[in-house]
Amino acid sequence: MQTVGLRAASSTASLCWGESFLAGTSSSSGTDGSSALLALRGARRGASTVATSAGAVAPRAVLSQRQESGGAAVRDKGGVRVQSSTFTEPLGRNFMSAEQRVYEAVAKQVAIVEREQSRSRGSSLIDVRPDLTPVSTQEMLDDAYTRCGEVCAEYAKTFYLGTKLMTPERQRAIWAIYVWCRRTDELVDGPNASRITPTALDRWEDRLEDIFRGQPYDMLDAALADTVSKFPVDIQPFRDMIDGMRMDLVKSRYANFDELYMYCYNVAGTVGLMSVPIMGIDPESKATTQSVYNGALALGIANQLTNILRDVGEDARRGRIYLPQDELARFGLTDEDIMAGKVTDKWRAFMKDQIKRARVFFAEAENSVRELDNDSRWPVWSALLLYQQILDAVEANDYDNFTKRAYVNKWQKFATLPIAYGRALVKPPAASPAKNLVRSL
Ligand SMILES: CC(C)=CCC/C(C)=C/CC/C(C)=C/CC/C(C)=C/[C@@H]1[C@@H](COP(=O)(O)OP(=O)(O)O)[C@]1(C)CC/C=C(\C)CC/C=C(\C)CCC=C(C)C
Repeated sequence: MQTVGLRAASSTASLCWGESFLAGTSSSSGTDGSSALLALRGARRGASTVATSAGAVAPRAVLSQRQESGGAAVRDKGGVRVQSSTFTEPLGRNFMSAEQRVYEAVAKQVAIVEREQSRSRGSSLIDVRPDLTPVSTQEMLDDAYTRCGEVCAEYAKTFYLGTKLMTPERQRAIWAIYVWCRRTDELVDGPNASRITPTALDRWEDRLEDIFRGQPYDMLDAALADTVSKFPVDIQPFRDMIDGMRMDLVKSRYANFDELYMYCYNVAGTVGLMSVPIMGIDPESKATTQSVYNGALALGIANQLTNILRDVGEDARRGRIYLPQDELARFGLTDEDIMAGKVTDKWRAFMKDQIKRARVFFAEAENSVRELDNDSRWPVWSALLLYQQILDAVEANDYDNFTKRAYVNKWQKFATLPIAYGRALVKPPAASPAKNLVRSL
C-alpha cells in the first residue's frame, strides 16, 4: 500500500505553513521562502480577458450542445457564431482547437466521476485511490486542512462562509483545492512573479504529479494529496491551470475569442472541473453528468470574463490586454485606445457586447447549479450572483473600467446571500425511474 508522506523532512514540513508557502517553485533556489503566506496578501487575479463582437458573439456556452452531440462542429446557434480554430500555443506547440482540448478535459473528468459513481452507487464520499490512503499522521492532515481553511477564510471570505454548509469532508477538500489554485496563481501574480520562469512552473507541475502519486512536498500539498485520494478528481484540470500560468508568462495579447476562451478555461474553467467531483451531483438530478460539468466550466469562464472586464485598466497598466484583438478592431478600437483609457461611444458599444457574452456563460451555469448536491448549491449560487453583479457595476460605472474598479459593496453582499440561499433550496426536478437506474449503475 502506497502512503501519502511528506517528501520534505517533517521538521521542514512544519515550517511549510508560512515560511515556504510556495516552496520548491523558485527558479533560483528551489524554495521560495520569501513568498510565505504573506505573499498572498493583496493578491488578485490581474489576468483576464474579454470576448465577443457585435452581433457575432461567440459564446462557448453552445459548446455543451457540441459536446453532448459528441463534438460535432456547431457553427451557429441562434445567430451566434462559434469559432473553432487550431492555433499555436505560446510555447510553440501546435495543438487542436480550443474547444476540442477543453472537450477532452471535460470528458476525461466526467468519465472518472461516472466510473466512481457506478462503483460506489451514490455514496457521497468515495475513496477513489485507496492505495494512496494517507497514513502519515491524521493529526498532521487535520492541521493541514485547518490551515487551508484559514487561508481560504482570509482570501475568499464569502466563499469560505458558503463552504461551512458543506459536509466536513467536502469543505476540507474544497479548501485544499482552493489553496493549491491560489498558490498556483500566486506564482505569476504574486510579489515574486517577476522571478518566476517556465522552469519554475515545470517544477510546480512535477510537484503536482507527486501530489497525485501520494508524495506531497509540504503540508498544504498533503491536504490536496489526501483530497485526491478520496474524491474522483482528475489531474488534467490542475495541469491545465499551470498551462494557463505559462500562457501568462509569455502572452499579453489574444488574437480572437478562441485564444481568450482557452486562457479562461485554463485559469478558471478548470476550477469548475476540480470542484464538482467534491461538491457532488444531487442523486435526484435528471441532468447528465456531462451537462453539469459543462455548467461548471461555463461558470469558471463567466467568472474569468467578468474578472477581465472589471480589470481592463489595471491589466493595461501592466501591459496586458485580455480582449480579443479582432473584436476590438471590429469596433474600431486599437491597443492605443485601451492604453489611453478613454471611455468613448465605441468603447461602450464594445463593452456592452462583451458583457452580453459573459452573461450567456452565467446563464448556462445557472441551469446546472440546481443539479448540484444540496449542501453545495448555496456557495455556488453565492459565487455566481456576486460575480454577476460585478458586470452590473461595470455598467453602473458607465463602462469606465479604466479608472474605476467595479465592485459589490458589503450591503449588496449581505442582500445576496439570502437570495442565493433561497435559490439553493430549489431542488432539481425529480428523476425518472429510468434515469435513477442509469445513475445507480
Ligand atoms: C463554491 C466555489 C466558488 C468553489 C470554487 C473554489 C475554488 C477551488 C476556488 C479557486 C479560485 C482560485 C484561487 C483560482 C486561481 C485562478 C484565479 C485567481 C481565478 C479567478 C478567480 C477569482 O480570483 P480572485 O480571488 O483573484 O478574484 P478577485 O480579484 O478577488 O475578485 C477566478 C475569476 C476564477 C474563479 C472560478 C471559479 C470560482 C469557478 C466556479 C465554478 C464552480 C465552483 C463550479 C460550480 C458548478 C456548477 C455546476 C455551476
